[in-house]
Amino acid sequence: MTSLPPLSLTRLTLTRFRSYPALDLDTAAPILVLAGENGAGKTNLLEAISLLVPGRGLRGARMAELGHRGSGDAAGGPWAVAGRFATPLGPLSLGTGVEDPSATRRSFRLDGAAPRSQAEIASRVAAVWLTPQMDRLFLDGASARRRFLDRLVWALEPGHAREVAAYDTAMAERNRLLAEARDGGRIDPLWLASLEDAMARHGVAVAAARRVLVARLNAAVAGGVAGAFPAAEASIACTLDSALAEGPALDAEERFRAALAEGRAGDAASGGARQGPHRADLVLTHVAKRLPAPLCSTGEQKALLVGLVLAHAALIGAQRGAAPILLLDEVAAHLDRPRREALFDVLPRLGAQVFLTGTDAGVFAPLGTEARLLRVRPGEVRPEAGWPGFAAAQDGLRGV
Ligand SMILES: Nc1ncnc2c1ncn2[C@@H]1O[C@H](COP(=O)(O)OP(=O)(O)OP(=O)(O)O)[C@@H](O)[C@H]1O
Repeated sequence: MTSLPPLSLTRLTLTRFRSYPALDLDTAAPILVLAGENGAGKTNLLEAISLLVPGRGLRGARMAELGHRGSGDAAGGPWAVAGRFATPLGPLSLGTGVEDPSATRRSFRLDGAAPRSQAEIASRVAAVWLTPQMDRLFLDGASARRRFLDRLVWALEPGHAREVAAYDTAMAERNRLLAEARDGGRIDPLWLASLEDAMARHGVAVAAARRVLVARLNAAVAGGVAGAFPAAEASIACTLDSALAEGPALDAEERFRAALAEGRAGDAASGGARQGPHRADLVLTHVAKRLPAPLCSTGEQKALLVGLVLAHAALIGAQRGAAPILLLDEVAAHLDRPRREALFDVLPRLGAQVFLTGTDAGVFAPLGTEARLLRVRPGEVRPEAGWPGFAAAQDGLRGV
C-alpha cells in the first residue's frame, strides 16, 4: 500500500450530522472509495469533510439543514464534525459544528482551541471537490462560471474574495446612483467619480488575478499535470479579463476609469455597468476537437472539468507544499472506460488523499490495492475487504 499523502484525514467523527446519528471512521488511506446505493449517505460524508475547511461546504447548505433529523423530527438540532489530520507540520485535530441549530455560522476548534481566524485553518488544511452539480457549469449562465473561477483564484490568493466584494459593492452603488440620475435625481459627481475609481482599482485587480490563474492552469494542464488523462487537452481562457488587465496595472485602471466615465449615460439606460470583470466568462476549449465545452458531449465536458480540478489541485499542492484533499463525488458517472482508467491511473500519482464515491464499487476495482473500499449504508460505514469484480477487471485490463 502506498504511504499516506502529506496532508491526509486520518479519522472522521460525525455527531448528529445529516443521515448519521453518530459515526467514527478510520480514513487513514491514500485513496478511499465510498460505495453504496442511492441515498446511502456517501455525499453526506464528503460534505462533512468539506466543512472541515472554511467556506460553505460542497453543497453550500444552510446550517439548519445539516443537523440529523430522525423520523418525525421537523427540524435538525445541533451537529458536529471532527477530523484528525496528518499534516506536514504534524498531527492536527479540527472540529466544526453548531450548538444552536438556528445559527447562521458554524464555529471551529483547532487542536481544542478557538482558531484566531479562518485563515489559520485554511493555512493548515485544504480540500478541493468536484460534484455532479458542477456538471452543469458549461450549460448554465456565465455568473456561475465566474463564481467558480473566483473560487479557484481564492483558494490560491485569499485576498481575491475581498477584491471581488469591493468591486461588487462599488458597482452596485454606482448603478444605484446612475439610476437615480436617470430618473431626474441630483447626485454627487465626486461620489460617482470615487466609485468609478474604486471599480477601476478593484476591477483590474480581480481581472489580473484571474488572468494569472488562467495562465498557471494552462501551464499545469500543458505540463501534463493530469497525466495521460484526456482533459489535459483543455485550454482555458477568461474573456474580457485579458484586455482589462493588459499592461501595467495603473494604465489598465486609467483605461477602465475613463471607459466608465464615458459610458455613464449608456450604463444608466441599460440598468448597470456594461463592461468590467463582472461580465467575464470562463471558457474551456477541447483542443483536439477545437470545440468549446458547451458543444462537447456530457462525458467530454466532465473530462474537461476533472482535468481543470486536477490542475487546480496541483497548483494548490505546489504552492502549499502538500496537495489538497480531493473529494470526487460520482466522478466516474459520465466517463467511459478509457477515461476512467486514465483517471484511476493519475489519482495515485497526485500526492493527494482522494475520496471517491459511486454506486457500483466494481467500477473502481482497477484502482486495486491503492484504494480502500468502504461500504456505505444508511447511518453506517464499514470497510470491505476486496473488490467486487476485481479479478474480472484485472483480466479486462490484461486484455487491452
Ligand atoms: N439533516 C438530515 N437528516 C437526516 N437525513 C438527511 C439529512 N439531510 C439529508 N439526509 C438524507 O441523507 C441521505 C443520503 O444522502 P446522500 O446525498 O449522502 O446520498 P448518496 O449516498 O450520495 O446518494 P446518491 O447516490 O443518490 O447521490 C438521503 O436519503 C437524505 O434524505
